[in-house]
Formats: sequence, C-alpha cells, structure tokens
Amino acid sequence: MLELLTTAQMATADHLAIEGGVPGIRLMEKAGAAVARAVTARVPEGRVLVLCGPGNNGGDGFVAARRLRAAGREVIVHLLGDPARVSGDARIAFDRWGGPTHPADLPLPEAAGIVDALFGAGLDRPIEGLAAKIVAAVNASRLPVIAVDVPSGVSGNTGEVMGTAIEAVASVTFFRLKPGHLLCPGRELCGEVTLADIGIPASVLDAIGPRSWRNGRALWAESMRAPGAGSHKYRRGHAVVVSGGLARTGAARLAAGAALRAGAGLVTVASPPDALVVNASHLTAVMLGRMDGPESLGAMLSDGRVTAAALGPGLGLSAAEGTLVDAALAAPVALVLDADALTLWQDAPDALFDAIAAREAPVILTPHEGEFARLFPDLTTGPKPERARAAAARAAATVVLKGADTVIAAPDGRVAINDNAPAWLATAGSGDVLAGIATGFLAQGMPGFEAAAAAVWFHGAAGTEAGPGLTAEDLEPALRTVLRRLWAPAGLVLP
Ligand SMILES: NC(=O)C1=CN([C@@H]2O[C@H](COP(=O)(O)OP(=O)(O)OC[C@H]3O[C@@H](n4cnc5c(N)ncnc54)[C@H](O)[C@@H]3O)[C@@H](O)[C@H]2O)[C@@H](O)CC1
Ligand SMILES: Nc1ncnc2c1ncn2[C@@H]1O[C@H](COP(=O)(O)OP(=O)(O)O)[C@@H](O)[C@H]1O
Ligand SMILES: [K+]
Repeated sequence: MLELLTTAQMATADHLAIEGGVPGIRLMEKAGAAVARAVTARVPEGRVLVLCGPGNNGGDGFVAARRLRAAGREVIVHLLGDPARVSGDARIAFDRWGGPTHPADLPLPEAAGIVDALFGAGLDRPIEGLAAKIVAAVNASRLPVIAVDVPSGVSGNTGEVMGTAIEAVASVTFFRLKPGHLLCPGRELCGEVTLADIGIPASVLDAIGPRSWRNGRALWAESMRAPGAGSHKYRRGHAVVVSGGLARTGAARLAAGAALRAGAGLVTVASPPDALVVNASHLTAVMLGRMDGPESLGAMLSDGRVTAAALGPGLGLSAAEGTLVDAALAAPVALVLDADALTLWQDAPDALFDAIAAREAPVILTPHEGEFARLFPDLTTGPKPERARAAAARAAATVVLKGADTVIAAPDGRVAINDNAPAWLATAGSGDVLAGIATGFLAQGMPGFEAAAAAVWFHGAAGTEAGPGLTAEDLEPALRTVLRRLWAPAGLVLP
C-alpha cells in the first residue's frame, strides 16, 4: 500500500473501479463512512459542523453528515456554492442527507469539531474570497478538524498551500496516499492520515503504473541480507570512508561508524597523513588506512574486497580533494558522494554526470537543497519529487534530496518520499551519518535506490529512537536498536 497516486491517477483509479462495476456512489458511501468513523474517534461528543464544497469532496461530507446524524449526533451542514449545481454522485449523497443545508457563512456556528469537505483532489486554483475567510475562521477556532482526503487548500500532488489551507488534526484519504500527504507543508497540515479502503480493487494499479512510493520496508527489505551461519566479515562488504584533513576528521568518523553499524563487515577510514594521529585516537572497530593522495586512494579502492566508498563529509574543497573524488569515481566500487564531494563539481556538474555514466557500480548523491542547487541550478523550483527525478535521470545516479521530506529518486524514474524523520535530525553531522548508513548498505550489495531509501528510513527511525536532545553521535547506537527491531521479528534472517 506504499504506492502514491497523483490526483489525476486517483481519478483514473476511481474511473477504472467504476468501469469494473463498482458504482461511484458506493465508493462515496464508503468514503463518507470512514470520515464519520474518524469524527467519532476524534470528536466523540458535541455538535459537528460539516463544511461541504461543490464537488465530490463535498459529497463525502454529505455522507459523513448523514452517518453521524444516524448515530445520534447533532450535525450542521454548510454548503459552499449553489445547491442546484451539486451533481453526479455528490447529488445523490446530498439528496440522501436530506437535512437542512445552510449556505456557508460567517461566523461559524458553535461546534465541538469540524469536517472539512470543501475541496479535495479537485482543487485546481488558489482559495480566495469567502472560501478563504472560512478557512481562516476554521483555523482560528482551534477546533479539531477532520479533513476529507486532504485539508482544503493543500495540493494533493505537491503538498503546497494554494492560497490558504485548513490545519487538520486528522485526514481521511482513500485507496492510496497522494504525494501531498507526505510533502511539506502538506504533511503537517494533514495531521494524522488514515487510509480507508473504499472498495477500489488494487488491480487498477496495473493500468496506472505508479512510479512513486511512500518510503517503507516493502521497498527495500527484500534486498537486505542478514548474515547467515556461513557468513564472514568479508562477505558483508568492506566500506571505505575518506577523511578530511587534520581539523575536519569527525564527519568521516561519524559516517564510518554508521556504515559499520549498518552491517558492513569492515570499514576503513582512509586518512591523509596529517590526520592519522587524530583519527587513530578515536577509532576502535573502524580501521584506519593511510591515504597519501589520489593514487593511494585508487589502490585502496581497487583491492577486490572493498565494495563501497563514501566521500564528502569534512572532505574539503581544494583541487587536491577534487582529485580524490576523481580517483573514487574511477574505482570499481559503489559510491556515496555527499557534502563537499558534491560542491566540488559546482562549476562543472556535467563532468560529474559523465564520470558517473561511464562507471558500472551504483552512485548515490545526497545533497541538501543548497548542494542540489549547485549541481542542478535549473531544477530549483517545482515539486520536490519531480526535481529529484529529473536530477537522477541526468546524473545517472540515485539522488537523495534531503530535508524534512527527503525524496529518493532513481535514474529509472522511481521515487520514494520519506516521512519518518523527526526535526531533531536537523543537527550538525546528521547528514554524515546518513551518508554512512547508505555506504554500509551499498557495501553489502544493495542496489543504489534500495540502499538509499533504506538508509533514509533507518536514519529517520534512529532519529525518532534517539529523540529530543539528540546529537549526531547518538544516531549510531539508536540505529542498533532500530535494526534489532527490524530483524528480530520480521523473519528476514536468511540461511
Ligand atoms: N467517485 C469518485 O470520484 C470519488 C471521489 N471521492 C472524493 O472526491 C473528491 C474529488 O472530487 P472532485 O473531483 O469533484 O473535486 P473536489 O470536490 O475536490 O473539488 C472540485 C470542485 O471545487 C471547485 N474548486 C476547485 N478549486 C477551487 C477553489 N480554489 N475555489 C473554489 N472552488 C474550487 C471546482 O470547480 C469543483 O466544483 C476527492 O477528494 C474525494 O474526496 C471519494 O468520494 C471517493 C470516490
Ligand atoms: N526538519 C527536519 N525534519 C527531519 N529531518 C531533517 C530536518 N532537517 C534536516 N533533516 C535531516 O537531517 C540531515 C541533515 O543533513 P545535512 O543537511 O547534510 O547536514 P549535516 O551535514 O550538517 O549533518 C538530513 O538527512 C536531513 O534530511
Ligand atoms: K478537504
């Protein structure tokens, strides 16, 4: 159930279900019933104000109103728009409601909670005028709002606010989530999202062919391997993380520790000579190797047992560091390029993309928005999933566009949107840990997209586990807790 559907794809799903013999009004009845259940759970007593719009979102509202009334609740229905123009399935729902329907107006009547059925998937322009005033009054009331499908004003496709938007405590959506439920600011405005089965068969997805998913285990768990009895450390992969110079070594150690924790059998920090002593004084299970320059790094990465490498955290931005990235790109190992290893290419991003296209092993790029803009200056506006997808295709690499709603995109067009990361992760060094987790997964042979999506998910889960007050150092032990939880009950351990 991780597929994400655009509003157009969702309309196709409705359409295909109806063509397949499920009447539209039956879908709407189930949708409205799910909304009524959510209201009962969130607002168990008191009067309910149901705000209906002119389309099918309003139709769901009429069904919910009728159900709540049948359950003995006092319900007031407001309709935004001309009742004579309510048509189709919404007309049937309106007629079945049959109770008083007031023109939407201010001030709002007193109520214990509000159902927002103004606009859903059909929102096609910014909210203005009376509708905008109603949205403002709803938000100012601080009453609990249950949104039908999406909070009115939130774009289902992008999560953007169109004009103004309702702030809901809960949203009830149908069949599959939309990108706007996960992308900011939509995600916060939705509150808790419930996915209701309204009788659309999953088989409609075959014709729709979604290419976007909510990031979750089903996307990558099958490509993760626990060590079996016959395993030894070399079977679990050997990751190399390149350290910066004397004053910039911590980031590489954070990444290296995370790579080891993520399951790489061995991890080596490749250290410039001037930083050997400081690295040596901090490393235990992670090994240390002297790296004198690009030839030395190239030789290290060409040892057949090294399977992945990470460059970027604390690396530095001089020409010398640029030659290290060149050497890594020429080596036959999977790569994570982060931070400085991305910024180094800002004057010639195409040269990076050409080097990636010329190699076989997968590459993951992990830019935050600033680094992304340096590599893809023409892709700074528009919906985040589309920007990441275009970047991945251009770079021939998996792109992890970081943020509160990190998007992972593969060169073949697959996109995952992550929503499990707490804002506590916005702390120095947290990105280095993410790069390390991804490197650890790549080292074990996971493909680029799966390794990246899994890394982002574990990073978010570890952030949640560590919780308030976390620093980047806390993520590595928290990652252990999260991994134990995943492996133990999931039965993923293979012989
Ligand atoms: N059979 C179906 O298609 C189903 C649809 N469902 C519901 O139907 C909704 C989609 O219905 P619709 O496609 O009718 O669209 P909506 O009901 O979301 O909105 C469309 C209506 O709002 C108007 N509108 C759009 N943006 C506006 C704005 N900014 N200011 C003022 N008016 C605006 C449009 O002109 C149109 O009249 C879903 O969100 C879901 O709640 C569910 O009942 C499940 C089944
Ligand atoms: N508000 C937020 N909510 C969730 N995750 C966040 C938030 N802000 C940042 N993060 C995550 O924290 C990490 C920060 O990485 P980055 O920007 O590279 O910083 P640094 O390298 O200093 O750690 C990224 O994985 C990002 O997705
Ligand atoms: K709505």
